[in-house]
Amino acid sequence: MSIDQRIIEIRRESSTDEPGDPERFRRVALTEKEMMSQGTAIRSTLESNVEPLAKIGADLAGRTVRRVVMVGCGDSWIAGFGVRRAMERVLGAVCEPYEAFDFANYGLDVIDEETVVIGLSSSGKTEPVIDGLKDAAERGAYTVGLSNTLGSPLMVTFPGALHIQATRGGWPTQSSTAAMALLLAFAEAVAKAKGRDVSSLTAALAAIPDQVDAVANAYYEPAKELAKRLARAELVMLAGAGAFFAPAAFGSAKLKELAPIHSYAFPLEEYHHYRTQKAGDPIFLVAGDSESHHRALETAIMSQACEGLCVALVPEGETEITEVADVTWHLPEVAAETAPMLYSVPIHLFGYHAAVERDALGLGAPRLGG
Ligand SMILES: N[C@@H]1[C@@H](O)[C@H](O)[C@@H](COP(=O)(O)O)O[C@@H]1O
Repeated sequence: MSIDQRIIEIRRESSTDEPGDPERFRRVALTEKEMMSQGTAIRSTLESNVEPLAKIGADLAGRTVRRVVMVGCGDSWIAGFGVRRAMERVLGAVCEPYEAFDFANYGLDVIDEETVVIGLSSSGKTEPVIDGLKDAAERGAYTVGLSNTLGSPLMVTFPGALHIQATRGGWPTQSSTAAMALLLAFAEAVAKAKGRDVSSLTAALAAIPDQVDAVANAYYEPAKELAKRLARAELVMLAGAGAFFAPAAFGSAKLKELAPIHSYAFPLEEYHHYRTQKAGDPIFLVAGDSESHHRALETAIMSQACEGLCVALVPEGETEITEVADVTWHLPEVAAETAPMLYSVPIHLFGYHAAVERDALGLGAPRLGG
Protein backbone atom coordinates (compact mmCIF):
# COMPACT_ATOMS: atom_id res chain seq x y z
CA MET A 1 0.00 0.00 0.00
CA SER A 2 1.35 3.45 -0.92
CA ILE A 3 1.99 6.13 1.69
CA ASP A 4 -0.85 8.22 0.18
CA GLN A 5 -3.28 5.33 0.64
CA ARG A 6 -2.05 4.77 4.18
CA ILE A 7 -2.59 8.46 5.01
CA ILE A 8 -6.23 8.15 3.87
CA GLU A 9 -6.65 5.00 5.95
CA ILE A 10 -5.09 6.44 9.14
CA ARG A 11 -6.54 9.96 9.10
CA ARG A 12 -9.59 10.31 11.33
CA GLU A 13 -10.57 13.84 10.42
CA SER A 14 -12.41 14.92 7.28
CA SER A 15 -11.40 18.58 7.77
CA THR A 16 -8.02 20.29 7.36
CA ASP A 17 -6.01 23.06 9.03
CA GLU A 18 -6.24 25.29 5.92
CA PRO A 19 -7.62 28.81 6.54
CA GLY A 20 -11.39 28.82 5.99
CA ASP A 21 -11.61 25.07 5.23
CA PRO A 22 -15.40 24.66 4.63
CA GLU A 23 -15.57 21.23 6.25
CA ARG A 24 -13.83 22.50 9.38
CA PHE A 25 -16.18 25.48 9.57
CA ARG A 26 -19.23 23.29 9.02
CA ARG A 27 -18.19 21.47 12.18
CA VAL A 28 -17.22 24.71 13.97
CA ALA A 29 -20.84 25.92 13.42
CA LEU A 30 -22.24 22.64 14.78
CA THR A 31 -19.92 22.93 17.78
CA GLU A 32 -21.48 26.29 18.61
CA LYS A 33 -25.01 24.81 18.67
CA GLU A 34 -23.89 21.84 20.75
CA MET A 35 -21.89 23.83 23.28
CA MET A 36 -24.84 26.18 23.84
CA SER A 37 -27.25 23.33 24.62
CA GLN A 38 -25.21 21.25 27.05
CA GLY A 39 -27.76 21.55 29.87
CA THR A 40 -30.43 19.87 27.76
CA ALA A 41 -28.07 17.05 26.78
CA ILE A 42 -27.04 16.45 30.39
CA ARG A 43 -30.64 16.54 31.63
CA SER A 44 -31.96 14.06 29.06
CA THR A 45 -28.95 11.77 29.53
CA LEU A 46 -29.63 11.59 33.26
CA GLU A 47 -33.39 11.15 32.86
CA SER A 48 -33.21 8.43 30.22
CA ASN A 49 -30.66 6.31 32.09
CA VAL A 50 -32.43 5.94 35.43
CA GLU A 51 -33.64 2.41 34.70
CA PRO A 52 -30.51 0.95 33.09
CA LEU A 53 -28.44 2.42 35.93
CA ALA A 54 -30.72 0.87 38.56
CA LYS A 55 -30.16 -2.48 36.85
CA ILE A 56 -26.37 -1.99 36.94
CA GLY A 57 -26.69 -1.00 40.62
CA ALA A 58 -28.57 -4.24 41.33
CA ASP A 59 -25.91 -6.26 39.44
CA LEU A 60 -23.10 -4.72 41.45
CA ALA A 61 -24.81 -4.40 44.85
CA GLY A 62 -23.42 -7.70 46.15
CA ARG A 63 -20.18 -7.68 44.20
CA THR A 64 -16.88 -6.27 45.49
CA VAL A 65 -15.83 -3.28 43.39
CA ARG A 66 -12.18 -2.60 44.11
CA ARG A 67 -11.41 -0.49 41.08
CA VAL A 68 -13.23 1.33 38.28
CA VAL A 69 -11.27 1.96 35.07
CA MET A 70 -12.61 4.52 32.56
CA VAL A 71 -11.24 3.83 29.12
CA GLY A 72 -11.38 6.21 26.14
CA CYS A 73 -9.50 8.32 23.60
CA GLY A 74 -9.52 12.11 23.21
CA ASP A 75 -12.34 13.82 25.09
CA SER A 76 -13.71 10.41 26.07
CA TRP A 77 -10.45 9.78 27.92
CA ILE A 78 -10.31 13.27 29.44
CA ALA A 79 -13.87 12.95 30.86
CA GLY A 80 -12.60 10.42 33.42
CA PHE A 81 -10.18 12.94 34.96
CA GLY A 82 -13.09 15.28 35.70
CA VAL A 83 -15.10 12.73 37.70
CA ARG A 84 -12.59 10.35 39.25
CA ARG A 85 -12.45 12.01 42.66
CA ALA A 86 -16.21 12.43 43.02
CA MET A 87 -16.63 8.77 42.02
CA GLU A 88 -13.94 7.59 44.45
CA ARG A 89 -15.56 9.47 47.31
CA VAL A 90 -18.98 7.99 46.75
CA LEU A 91 -17.86 4.47 45.79
CA GLY A 92 -14.91 4.07 48.15
CA ALA A 93 -12.98 2.41 45.29
CA VAL A 94 -10.07 3.48 43.12
CA CYS A 95 -11.40 5.15 39.94
CA GLU A 96 -8.99 5.94 37.14
CA PRO A 97 -9.05 7.21 33.58
CA TYR A 98 -6.99 5.06 31.22
CA GLU A 99 -6.09 6.00 27.66
CA ALA A 100 -7.71 3.28 25.54
CA PHE A 101 -4.72 2.18 23.45
CA ASP A 102 -2.57 2.00 26.58
CA PHE A 103 -5.27 0.08 28.42
CA ALA A 104 -5.77 -2.47 25.63
CA ASN A 105 -2.02 -3.02 25.25
CA TYR A 106 -0.58 -2.53 28.73
CA GLY A 107 -3.43 -2.30 31.21
CA LEU A 108 -5.00 -5.73 31.34
CA ASP A 109 -2.61 -7.59 33.66
CA VAL A 110 -4.42 -6.83 36.90
CA ILE A 111 -8.01 -6.77 35.63
CA ASP A 112 -10.25 -9.20 37.49
CA GLU A 113 -13.84 -9.79 38.71
CA GLU A 114 -13.45 -6.99 41.25
CA THR A 115 -12.81 -4.44 38.51
CA VAL A 116 -15.43 -2.47 36.61
CA VAL A 117 -14.26 -1.26 33.19
CA ILE A 118 -16.25 1.51 31.56
CA GLY A 119 -15.54 2.07 27.85
CA LEU A 120 -16.39 5.54 26.59
CA SER A 121 -16.67 6.46 22.93
CA SER A 122 -18.91 9.18 21.61
CA SER A 123 -18.89 7.72 18.08
CA GLY A 124 -18.95 4.19 19.48
CA LYS A 125 -16.43 3.06 16.91
CA THR A 126 -13.02 3.85 18.39
CA GLU A 127 -11.31 0.47 18.14
CA PRO A 128 -8.96 0.50 21.15
CA VAL A 129 -11.95 1.19 23.41
CA ILE A 130 -13.86 -1.81 22.06
CA ASP A 131 -10.76 -4.05 22.08
CA GLY A 132 -9.91 -3.16 25.69
CA LEU A 133 -13.46 -3.67 26.87
CA LYS A 134 -13.70 -7.09 25.19
CA ASP A 135 -10.42 -8.26 26.73
CA ALA A 136 -11.42 -6.93 30.17
CA ALA A 137 -14.73 -8.84 29.96
CA GLU A 138 -12.79 -12.02 29.14
CA ARG A 139 -10.75 -11.50 32.32
CA GLY A 140 -13.95 -11.39 34.36
CA ALA A 141 -14.37 -7.63 34.75
CA TYR A 142 -17.85 -6.11 34.84
CA THR A 143 -17.96 -4.01 31.67
CA VAL A 144 -20.15 -1.08 30.68
CA GLY A 145 -20.10 0.85 27.40
CA LEU A 146 -21.06 4.54 27.11
CA SER A 147 -21.79 6.14 23.74
CA ASN A 148 -24.05 8.68 22.09
CA THR A 149 -24.30 6.65 18.87
CA LEU A 150 -27.04 4.02 18.81
CA GLY A 151 -26.23 1.03 16.61
CA SER A 152 -22.48 1.76 16.84
CA PRO A 153 -20.03 -1.16 17.25
CA LEU A 154 -19.61 -0.32 20.96
CA MET A 155 -23.34 -0.40 21.63
CA VAL A 156 -23.90 -3.52 19.53
CA THR A 157 -20.96 -5.45 20.99
CA PHE A 158 -21.99 -4.57 24.55
CA PRO A 159 -25.81 -4.78 24.60
CA GLY A 160 -26.10 -3.22 28.09
CA ALA A 161 -24.29 -0.07 26.92
CA LEU A 162 -25.65 3.24 28.22
CA HIS A 163 -26.82 5.81 25.72
CA ILE A 164 -25.57 9.39 26.12
CA GLN A 165 -28.34 11.69 24.85
CA ALA A 166 -25.97 14.14 23.17
CA THR A 167 -24.84 14.86 19.64
CA ARG A 168 -21.33 15.33 18.28
CA GLY A 169 -21.78 16.83 14.86
CA GLY A 170 -19.07 19.33 15.70
CA TRP A 171 -16.15 18.63 18.03
CA PRO A 172 -16.98 17.16 21.43
CA THR A 173 -18.63 19.51 23.92
CA GLN A 174 -22.02 18.23 25.11
CA SER A 175 -21.02 14.64 24.38
CA SER A 176 -18.23 15.04 26.96
CA THR A 177 -20.12 16.90 29.70
CA ALA A 178 -23.09 14.53 29.33
CA ALA A 179 -20.66 11.58 29.53
CA MET A 180 -19.26 13.01 32.78
CA ALA A 181 -22.79 13.36 34.17
CA LEU A 182 -23.50 9.76 33.22
CA LEU A 183 -20.29 8.52 34.88
CA LEU A 184 -21.32 10.33 38.06
CA ALA A 185 -24.84 8.88 37.81
CA PHE A 186 -23.27 5.42 37.41
CA ALA A 187 -21.31 5.94 40.64
CA GLU A 188 -24.44 7.28 42.35
CA ALA A 189 -26.51 4.22 41.31
CA VAL A 190 -23.86 1.71 42.40
CA ALA A 191 -23.11 3.47 45.69
CA LYS A 192 -26.82 3.74 46.45
CA ALA A 193 -27.33 0.03 45.76
CA LYS A 194 -24.48 -0.68 48.19
CA GLY A 195 -26.21 1.42 50.87
CA ARG A 196 -23.79 4.37 50.79
CA ASP A 197 -24.80 8.02 51.24
CA VAL A 198 -25.23 9.65 47.83
CA SER A 199 -27.26 12.72 48.81
CA SER A 200 -24.59 15.30 47.98
CA LEU A 201 -23.96 13.80 44.53
CA THR A 202 -27.70 13.54 43.82
CA ALA A 203 -28.15 17.25 44.60
CA ALA A 204 -25.13 18.19 42.48
CA LEU A 205 -26.47 16.27 39.47
CA ALA A 206 -29.93 17.79 39.80
CA ALA A 207 -28.50 21.32 39.71
CA ILE A 208 -25.87 21.03 36.97
CA PRO A 209 -28.00 21.27 33.76
CA ASP A 210 -29.29 24.77 34.60
CA GLN A 211 -25.90 25.85 35.93
CA VAL A 212 -24.19 24.82 32.69
CA ASP A 213 -26.68 26.73 30.52
CA ALA A 214 -26.41 29.85 32.68
CA VAL A 215 -22.61 29.86 32.38
CA ALA A 216 -22.77 29.29 28.60
CA ASN A 217 -25.01 32.33 28.22
CA ALA A 218 -23.02 34.49 30.63
CA TYR A 219 -19.65 33.70 29.02
CA TYR A 220 -20.55 33.83 25.32
CA GLU A 221 -19.53 37.50 24.93
CA PRO A 222 -16.53 37.50 27.33
CA ALA A 223 -15.12 34.44 25.52
CA LYS A 224 -15.58 36.18 22.17
CA GLU A 225 -13.86 39.33 23.41
CA LEU A 226 -10.90 37.33 24.73
CA ALA A 227 -10.69 35.31 21.50
CA LYS A 228 -10.50 38.58 19.52
CA ARG A 229 -7.65 39.70 21.75
CA LEU A 230 -5.79 36.39 21.36
CA ALA A 231 -6.68 35.66 17.73
CA ARG A 232 -3.04 35.74 16.63
CA ALA A 233 -1.82 33.43 19.41
CA GLU A 234 -0.16 30.32 18.03
CA LEU A 235 0.16 28.50 21.34
CA VAL A 236 -2.17 28.42 24.33
CA MET A 237 -1.41 26.48 27.53
CA LEU A 238 -3.99 25.38 30.06
CA ALA A 239 -3.48 24.02 33.54
CA GLY A 240 -5.64 22.69 36.33
CA ALA A 241 -5.08 20.54 39.41
CA GLY A 242 -7.00 17.37 40.29
CA ALA A 243 -10.33 17.18 38.49
CA PHE A 244 -9.71 20.64 36.99
CA PHE A 245 -7.17 19.06 34.67
CA ALA A 246 -10.25 17.95 32.65
CA PRO A 247 -11.49 21.44 31.65
CA ALA A 248 -7.89 22.36 30.80
CA ALA A 249 -7.48 19.29 28.59
CA PHE A 250 -10.88 19.71 26.92
CA GLY A 251 -9.91 23.32 26.17
CA SER A 252 -6.62 22.29 24.65
CA ALA A 253 -8.40 19.72 22.46
CA LYS A 254 -10.85 22.36 21.18
CA LEU A 255 -8.05 24.76 20.29
CA LYS A 256 -6.12 22.06 18.43
CA GLU A 257 -9.17 20.89 16.48
CA LEU A 258 -11.21 24.03 15.84
CA ALA A 259 -8.84 27.01 15.90
CA PRO A 260 -6.50 25.21 14.87
CA ILE A 261 -3.45 26.28 16.89
CA HIS A 262 -0.90 24.62 19.13
CA SER A 263 -2.10 23.96 22.62
CA TYR A 264 -1.30 21.74 25.53
CA ALA A 265 -2.71 21.05 28.96
CA PHE A 266 -0.97 19.83 32.09
CA PRO A 267 -1.60 19.36 35.82
CA LEU A 268 -1.13 22.74 37.53
CA GLU A 269 1.92 21.78 39.59
CA GLU A 270 3.89 20.79 36.48
CA TYR A 271 4.05 24.44 35.42
CA HIS A 272 6.63 24.95 38.15
CA HIS A 273 8.96 22.13 37.15
CA TYR A 274 10.19 23.58 33.87
CA ARG A 275 10.60 27.08 32.49
CA THR A 276 7.15 26.51 31.03
CA GLN A 277 5.93 29.98 30.07
CA LYS A 278 7.77 32.47 27.84
CA ALA A 279 7.01 36.18 27.43
CA GLY A 280 3.69 36.67 25.65
CA ASP A 281 2.48 33.07 26.12
CA PRO A 282 -1.15 32.83 27.21
CA ILE A 283 -2.05 30.40 29.96
CA PHE A 284 -5.49 29.47 31.28
CA LEU A 285 -5.52 28.55 34.97
CA VAL A 286 -8.54 26.51 35.99
CA ALA A 287 -8.63 26.98 39.75
CA GLY A 288 -12.11 26.25 41.01
CA ASP A 289 -11.34 24.92 44.49
CA SER A 290 -9.54 25.71 47.73
CA GLU A 291 -7.10 22.79 47.31
CA SER A 292 -5.50 24.35 44.22
CA HIS A 293 -5.96 28.01 45.13
CA HIS A 294 -2.54 28.69 46.64
CA ARG A 295 -0.57 26.99 43.85
CA ALA A 296 -2.73 28.66 41.21
CA LEU A 297 -2.00 32.03 42.81
CA GLU A 298 1.73 31.27 42.65
CA THR A 299 1.30 30.29 39.00
CA ALA A 300 -0.47 33.57 38.22
CA ILE A 301 2.36 35.45 39.94
CA MET A 302 4.98 33.57 37.89
CA SER A 303 2.99 34.27 34.73
CA GLN A 304 3.20 37.98 35.51
CA ALA A 305 6.93 37.68 36.27
CA CYS A 306 7.65 36.15 32.88
CA GLU A 307 5.38 38.61 31.08
CA GLY A 308 2.90 35.95 30.06
CA LEU A 309 -0.83 36.44 29.82
CA CYS A 310 -2.84 34.72 32.51
CA VAL A 311 -6.55 33.93 32.20
CA ALA A 312 -7.90 32.58 35.47
CA LEU A 313 -11.16 30.71 36.05
CA VAL A 314 -11.99 30.99 39.73
CA PRO A 315 -15.04 30.89 42.01
CA GLU A 316 -17.19 33.97 42.49
CA GLY A 317 -15.79 36.16 45.27
CA GLU A 318 -12.13 35.12 44.72
CA THR A 319 -9.87 38.18 45.03
CA GLU A 320 -6.19 37.13 45.26
CA ILE A 321 -5.75 35.47 41.86
CA THR A 322 -8.09 38.11 40.43
CA GLU A 323 -5.66 40.82 41.45
CA VAL A 324 -2.70 39.20 39.68
CA ALA A 325 -4.24 37.60 36.57
CA ASP A 326 -4.68 39.56 33.34
CA VAL A 327 -8.23 38.30 32.83
CA THR A 328 -10.39 36.61 35.46
CA TRP A 329 -13.60 34.71 34.88
CA HIS A 330 -15.62 34.19 38.04
CA LEU A 331 -17.85 31.13 38.02
CA PRO A 332 -20.94 30.76 40.17
CA GLU A 333 -20.98 28.49 43.21
CA VAL A 334 -21.20 24.84 42.21
CA ALA A 335 -20.84 21.48 43.98
CA ALA A 336 -17.33 19.98 43.97
CA GLU A 337 -18.65 16.86 42.19
CA THR A 338 -19.84 18.78 39.12
CA ALA A 339 -17.51 21.80 39.16
CA PRO A 340 -15.21 20.35 36.43
CA MET A 341 -18.23 20.16 34.09
CA LEU A 342 -19.15 23.78 34.75
CA TYR A 343 -15.59 25.08 34.38
CA SER A 344 -15.32 23.30 30.99
CA VAL A 345 -18.03 25.46 29.44
CA PRO A 346 -16.33 28.88 29.15
CA ILE A 347 -13.25 27.13 27.77
CA HIS A 348 -15.35 25.38 25.10
CA LEU A 349 -16.68 28.82 24.22
CA PHE A 350 -13.18 30.25 23.94
CA GLY A 351 -12.14 27.42 21.58
CA TYR A 352 -15.12 28.11 19.34
CA HIS A 353 -14.58 31.88 19.25
CA ALA A 354 -10.84 31.46 18.69
CA ALA A 355 -11.64 29.53 15.50
CA VAL A 356 -14.03 32.23 14.28
CA GLU A 357 -11.71 35.12 15.14
CA ARG A 358 -8.67 33.46 13.57
CA ASP A 359 -10.67 32.84 10.43
CA ALA A 360 -11.70 36.51 10.31
CA LEU A 361 -7.98 37.30 10.03
CA GLY A 362 -7.53 34.70 7.28
CA LEU A 363 -5.43 32.49 9.55
CA GLY A 364 -5.34 28.69 9.60
CA ALA A 365 -2.78 26.66 11.51
CA PRO A 366 0.50 28.33 12.50
CA ARG A 367 3.31 27.51 10.11
CA LEU A 368 7.04 27.81 10.74
CA GLY A 369 8.29 30.87 8.86
CA GLY A 370 4.80 32.49 8.71
N1 LIG B 1 -10.82 13.96 16.84
C1 LIG B 1 -11.71 13.14 17.64
C2 LIG B 1 -11.72 13.61 19.06
O1 LIG B 1 -12.40 14.87 19.09
C3 LIG B 1 -12.44 12.61 19.95
O2 LIG B 1 -12.45 13.09 21.27
C4 LIG B 1 -11.71 11.27 19.92
C5 LIG B 1 -12.49 10.15 20.60
O3 LIG B 1 -13.65 9.86 19.91
P1 LIG B 1 -14.78 8.92 20.45
O4 LIG B 1 -15.29 9.54 21.69
O5 LIG B 1 -15.80 8.88 19.35
O6 LIG B 1 -14.16 7.58 20.70
O7 LIG B 1 -11.32 10.85 18.64
C6 LIG B 1 -11.42 11.65 17.48
O8 LIG B 1 -10.33 11.41 16.69
